Amino acid sequence: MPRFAANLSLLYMEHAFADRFEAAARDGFEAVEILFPYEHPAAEVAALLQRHGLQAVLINAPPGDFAAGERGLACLPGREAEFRASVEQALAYARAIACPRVHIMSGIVARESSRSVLKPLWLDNLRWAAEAAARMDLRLCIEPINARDMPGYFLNRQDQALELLAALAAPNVGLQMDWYHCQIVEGDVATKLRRAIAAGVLEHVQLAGVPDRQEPDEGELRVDYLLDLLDRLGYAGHVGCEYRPRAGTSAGLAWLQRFIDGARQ
Ligand SMILES: O=C(O)[C@@H](O)C(=O)CO
Ligand SMILES: [Mg+2]
Repeated sequence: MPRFAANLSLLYMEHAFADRFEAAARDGFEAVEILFPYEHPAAEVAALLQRHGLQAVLINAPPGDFAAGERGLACLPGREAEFRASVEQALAYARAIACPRVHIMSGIVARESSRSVLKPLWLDNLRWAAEAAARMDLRLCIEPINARDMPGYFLNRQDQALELLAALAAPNVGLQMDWYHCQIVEGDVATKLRRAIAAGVLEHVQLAGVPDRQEPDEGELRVDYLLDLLDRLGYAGHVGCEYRPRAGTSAGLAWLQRFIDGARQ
């Protein structure tokens, strides 16, 4: 069975930030993701990870002005210097907490912007980021995100991501495939998963129930089928549990327990 990571920015929100690590470890997680950890000093997070025997497997680079609605800088014209600074901050943080990969968000784009203008900018920025990450032995990923949750986001579809990754051709940049977004935008998730693996770009997986982004034990997505398929396709990475629990994180983990128990047998 795949290895699971608790997303500490959505799970365990009933606990203070520092207490989420212990709660995740108590529930059997060995890995975590944190969306934007920057308000917490990296040394503190590294100590929490070590104390609770957890590995950080994913953080996001700072997204720009989050409160003002920004969700990444990679395709925002005129923001190249800020983009580079955000990547440098993320890489240093990832290094400090021994996290191997960083999600680089593309950004919300103006309705009138043309993809033919934004794509070269995105490629230039990602090329720079990939080289900076490679120098630190780190990896990057990009994630198609649905426009219901994030209107105007530059990258929505799996095929767009595969095309961008092929154009970029950077061996340390891959796809963060979030089944929740994939199902909302386009469906046919298993085929998209097979394509990503065949293209050699699957870097990280995330899941949630659809349509409500809650536990994946109800709704329109069969995660048990998809998790089994991941195994059959030889995926060795992590699956991030990135959902908003219906009523208490631990109380809602019955769906996961059988996978964790199965992996221990
Ligand atoms: O799916 C998501 O929302 C996250 O993985 C993310 O990085 C953007 O918020
Ligand atoms: Mg996600």
